[in-house]
Amino acid sequence: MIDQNKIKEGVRLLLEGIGEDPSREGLLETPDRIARMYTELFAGMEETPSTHLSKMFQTTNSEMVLEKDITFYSTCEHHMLPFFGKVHIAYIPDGQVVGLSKLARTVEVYARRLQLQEQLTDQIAEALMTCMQPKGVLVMTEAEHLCMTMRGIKKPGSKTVCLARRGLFATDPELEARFFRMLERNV
Ligand SMILES: Nc1nc2c(ncn2[C@@H]2O[C@H](COP(=O)(O)OP(=O)(O)OP(=O)(O)O)[C@@H](O)[C@H]2O)c(=O)[nH]1
Ligand SMILES: [Zn+2]
Repeated sequence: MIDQNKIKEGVRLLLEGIGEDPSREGLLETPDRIARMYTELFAGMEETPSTHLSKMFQTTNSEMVLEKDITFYSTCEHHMLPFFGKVHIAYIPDGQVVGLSKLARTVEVYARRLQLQEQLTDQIAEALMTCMQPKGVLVMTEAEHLCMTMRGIKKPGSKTVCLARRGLFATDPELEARFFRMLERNV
């Protein structure tokens, strides 16, 4: 459970730490706002993907399904700064498919936590494999990390790309190549 009182207490300490006065007018409501914001940004900690992936629809189509350009915002666990970008999800159905929105909902469950991009990518793939039992899953994430751009090494525009391959996508290079062709062709 998210403890809003602890967050507020922590934010007051942070403000004091940077030499601010938490009791000045402009900052009075800031701890409360941040507590509400963190409750939203970390809502995924209280969710599981199976809630969204339990309803399936039967299909005779056994071709790859690609849901591309799913926007996500997550928070890096090292600096607690945002990283954000796109997720592309492909899977090969084994007689059943999920509602398209449920793929994006699965992304949200894992993005709304403190994360590493590699782990986020893996967790989405793993959840889809476990809950949907398709023949294969490929998840690709492309993201910009504010900890790389607004601080530290300061490299604006740099992107991190991660992949997670499961089932047929891990064993069939032709299938993986088809994923990249479908992605590039804006199909
Ligand atoms: N692998 C991985 N690294 C990440 C991710 N987000 C941030 N990082 C990196 O985490 C590392 C933390 O390195 P540290 O040396 O412990 O911390 P730091 O001194 O703040 O590092 P700098 O960013 O180099 O200033 C940095 O290299 C970040 O670029 C992520 O999603 N995946
Ligand atoms: Zn970071």
